[in-house]
Amino acid sequence: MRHDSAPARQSSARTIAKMLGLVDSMVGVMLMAIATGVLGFLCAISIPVFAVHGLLALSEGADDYTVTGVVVGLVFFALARAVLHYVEQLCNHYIAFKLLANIRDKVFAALRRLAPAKLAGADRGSLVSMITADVELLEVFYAHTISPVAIAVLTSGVMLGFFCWMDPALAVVPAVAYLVVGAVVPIWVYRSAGDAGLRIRTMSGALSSLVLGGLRGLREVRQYHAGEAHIRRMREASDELLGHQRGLRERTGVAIAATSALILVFSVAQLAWCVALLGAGSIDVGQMTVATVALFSSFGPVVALANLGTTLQGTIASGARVIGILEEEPLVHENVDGVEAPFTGATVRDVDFSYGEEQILRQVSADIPQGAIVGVSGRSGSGKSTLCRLLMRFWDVDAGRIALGEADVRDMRTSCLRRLEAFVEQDTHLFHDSIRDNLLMVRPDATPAQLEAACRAASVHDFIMSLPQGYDTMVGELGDTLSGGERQRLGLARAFLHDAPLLLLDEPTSNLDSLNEATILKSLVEQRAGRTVVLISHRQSTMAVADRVIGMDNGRVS
Ligand SMILES: Nc1ncnc2c1ncn2[C@@H]1O[C@H](COP(=O)(O)OP(=O)(O)OP(=O)(O)O)[C@@H](O)[C@H]1O
Repeated sequence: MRHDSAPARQSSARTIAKMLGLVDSMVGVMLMAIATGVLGFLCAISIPVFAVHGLLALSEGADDYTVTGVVVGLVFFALARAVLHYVEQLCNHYIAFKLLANIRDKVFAALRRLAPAKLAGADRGSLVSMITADVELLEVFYAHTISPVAIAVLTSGVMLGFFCWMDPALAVVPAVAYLVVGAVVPIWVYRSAGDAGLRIRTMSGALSSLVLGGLRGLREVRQYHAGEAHIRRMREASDELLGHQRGLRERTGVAIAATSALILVFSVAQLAWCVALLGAGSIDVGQMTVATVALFSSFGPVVALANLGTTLQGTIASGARVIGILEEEPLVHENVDGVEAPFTGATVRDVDFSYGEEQILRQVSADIPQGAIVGVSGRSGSGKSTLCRLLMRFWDVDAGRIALGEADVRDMRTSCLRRLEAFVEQDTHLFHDSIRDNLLMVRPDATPAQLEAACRAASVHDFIMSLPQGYDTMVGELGDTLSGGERQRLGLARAFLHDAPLLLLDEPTSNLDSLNEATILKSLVEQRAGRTVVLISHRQSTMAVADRVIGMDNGRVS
């Protein structure tokens, strides 16, 4: 799955539109954030403007102004500013974190939908980076982008109205100033940053992959003295990432400096323009002072936008990756309203199948009668595991038909299919949890007696009881505190506990000694009354329990 290419496919505008679409149910809170933000900024601007205006009025001896009145007014604006700013931040962060939780939920649902066909061969590090860092970065968009843009536009609009109300000529410099600081600078920074944000997101995904790969392959790295080379690759990747991050930060620095300089230039320009208007007799000293102070103190909302130019790059890149995965079409669509049927045997008829271009199965047919143990043998790569994956409907066949009883697996409800089949693959994944929970995940309501029976059948009960905490022993994070044979037996115990009528076992005894192999084969034979088994194995001793053996050769049944 190539989710890294998603950003390239999606335009920034489309990504922003899609990200906005995720706000849907929180429009009310967002409007609240915008309203309190605008009022808060207007209160902040009012403090110096009212102070100057009040002082001028007091110095001129205006009747309707008193020192107490001016002070009370200033305190009111200050308190209102504090409360409004608090409410605005509260609303923005409520939206952001609520949305992040929803988005994470959607991403996990998308991954469940895509697995396993679309995730086979996916870059795990990139996925981890997307689930964690990319989703996290969307907080910037939801908490610090949407409402600040609306607040800046509305506040600047109100201020321009205020300048026009005093005298239309006083609004000329502010109009240009707001446009330059709030739009021209951020767009310039955004454009000049190019695809740096996207590259940083992609590189951080690649670095995560490298670290994860190193952790997973720690043994190989140590064994072949590849540590130095691996560290060098990590350092190179990390230096490259740092270089791009530094570049982006430098641009942010330039943007901040340019913004501060422009604010001073426009304030001085407003003062000079006001002096000219004063000289021409079109405004008085009071208007001149208030107009200059009002412009100087009203840049807050647009300054918030000036910094967006650099952060927005990374945010949109992250948004594109997240939306890319949410929109990725699964290879196999879950069937939620298909037929439910009891298991009465399986048939494979004239099946063709390829992973992408490479054809793996050609005209494969096989019968798996109820209650039989059907062996599948053949050279490595001949398509034995693929046949099991098709029986599970992890992928759909290109041609032909696979049926359980009379029902085509494509027409069956996926939940029913999962209930009827259990698949033990060559590598058993154990979660960072206790052995008990690792087993009960397939049947949470199993009784202790059922759990023990499954473990005995898989010849792993005695081993578990020999551990200091028995079934409550925690499995190491990568599962490598257990031997290959122990993991394999735990995988079998899981499948036995699942108690599906069709058991697909891919090399179930490859890591076992003959004693454990014998116990497991005995269990399979003992349970055959209620169970049908497809047994892939290279071992003659394992194949001996099969009622019939299907030979596979180069994608065909031989
Ligand atoms: N997800 C995949 N994407 C692309 N090719 C795949 C995928 N899974 C398997 N293959 C390829 O399909 C072919 C058949 O693989 P399969 O695992 O079915 O063989 P097998 O007979 O079970 O082999 P073994 O005995 O070594 O387990 C192999 O060439 C393998 O490289």
